[in-house]
This record gives sequence, C-alpha cells and structure tokens, in this order.
Amino acid sequence: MLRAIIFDMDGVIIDSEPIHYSANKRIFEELGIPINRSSYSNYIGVSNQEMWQDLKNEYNLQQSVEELLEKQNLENLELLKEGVKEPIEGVIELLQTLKENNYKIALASSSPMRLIKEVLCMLDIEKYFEVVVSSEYVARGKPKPDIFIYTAGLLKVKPEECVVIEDSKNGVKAAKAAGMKCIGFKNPNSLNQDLSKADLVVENMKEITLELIEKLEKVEA
Ligand SMILES: O=P(O)(O)OC[C@H]1O[C@@H](O)[C@H](O)[C@@H](O)[C@@H]1O
Repeated sequence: MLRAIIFDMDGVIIDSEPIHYSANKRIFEELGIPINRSSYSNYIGVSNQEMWQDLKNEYNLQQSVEELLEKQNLENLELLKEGVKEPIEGVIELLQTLKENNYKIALASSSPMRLIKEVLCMLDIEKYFEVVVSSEYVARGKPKPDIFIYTAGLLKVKPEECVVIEDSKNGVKAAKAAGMKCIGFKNPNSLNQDLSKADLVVENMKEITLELIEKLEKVEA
C-alpha cells in the first residue's frame, strides 16, 4: 500500500531551476567553464558537491570544492530570495489533500539544507513535511537511490510504499533505483528532461489526485 509521498524540491515545489542555472552560469563564466544550457541539463537533480567535483576534475579548477560550493550558495541564496515568491501552482492544495488523508510527506532534495530551509521558510510550508532530507546527508546523490532510501527509513516506511514526485531525469532514475513509484512532473523550466522511466508523467500538479495515486498501486514497479 502506498503510504508516503516524497517531493523533490527544485522544479517540483518551486520553479527554481532557471535561478540555479543563472547563478551557476555566472560562476561558470567567471571560471571559464564552457557550459551551455544543453550540457547543463545533465547536472539537473545532481548534488552541487558532485557537480563541482566533476567540473574541477574536467577543467582542472584550482579552487577547492568547498570554496566553489560556498560561492554557489551565496549566488543561489541571493537570486532565490529575489525570485521565489510562491510555490508551483497546485503544490499547496496537493500537500493539504495528502495531509488530510494521512499520507506521510517528505522532501528529498539535492540542494544544500541551508537553501532548503530558506525555501521552506519563505513559502511557509515546513508544517507539511514530516521529514526533510538534503543530499548532504547521503554518500551518493541522485541518480543513485541513497537519498530516497534514507528518507523512507526516516519515515519508517518501505521503499515500495513510497511515491516520489520528480522533475529531472536524474531524480526519476534515483526513485526507480530505490524501488519506488515515481510521478514525473514535466516542468518546461527544468530544461529538456527525459522522464520516460517514471511510472506516469503529469504536466500540472493539479493532475496529481488521490485517485491517481491509488491507480499507481496497480502499476508494476
Ligand atoms: O533535488 P532537487 O530539489 O531537484 O535539487 C536539484 C538542484 O539542486 C541545486 O542545489 C542545484 O544547484 C541544481 O543544479 C540542482 O538541479
């Protein structure tokens, strides 16, 4: 039986992928890293730690990963505070319905906890989440399943009792590798993401109803 819904944050709760891209683009330009929108789309859903480690190796960057992360956090926080005023349409209604129907609700994001807290506070939605996890808490980020397995453990449910809502290819892969059901949310602002491995794909949060979740029960994992 499906008992828990795990939300991704960036691109699912808030439309922040364009903000992350703008913040990162400033830093890429400063460091002379030739990344465009299309090559960046592979990093969507990946933890910042892993992205910078990868770029450091590829472009032989002199800065430490910690320095790069700090720089990125500052850029991101500044842009998020200016740019994020409300959640994605339909998210609050969905959280409310799930809560009223006794689903366990969690958030599992590749963003750093500092940023997650800022977003939850800005949107005043902490109250909906029983558990909030950042990729900082696990050894391997999405597309590896660690963050979702860890979240299910904290919620005290089995992976097969969880539904993950994800907007990125890396996130969908992670959810399926964790043995969970996955709803892909096609967010046009999250660049061109291949969500074909999700159990079903929606284009609007309002499509996610209790009936749809019940239907997922019957889909083979
Ligand atoms: O797991 P989530 O909530 O989609 O977070 C992913 C994002 O985390 C951010 O911190 C990164 O800067 C983004 O590039 C990345 O896509």
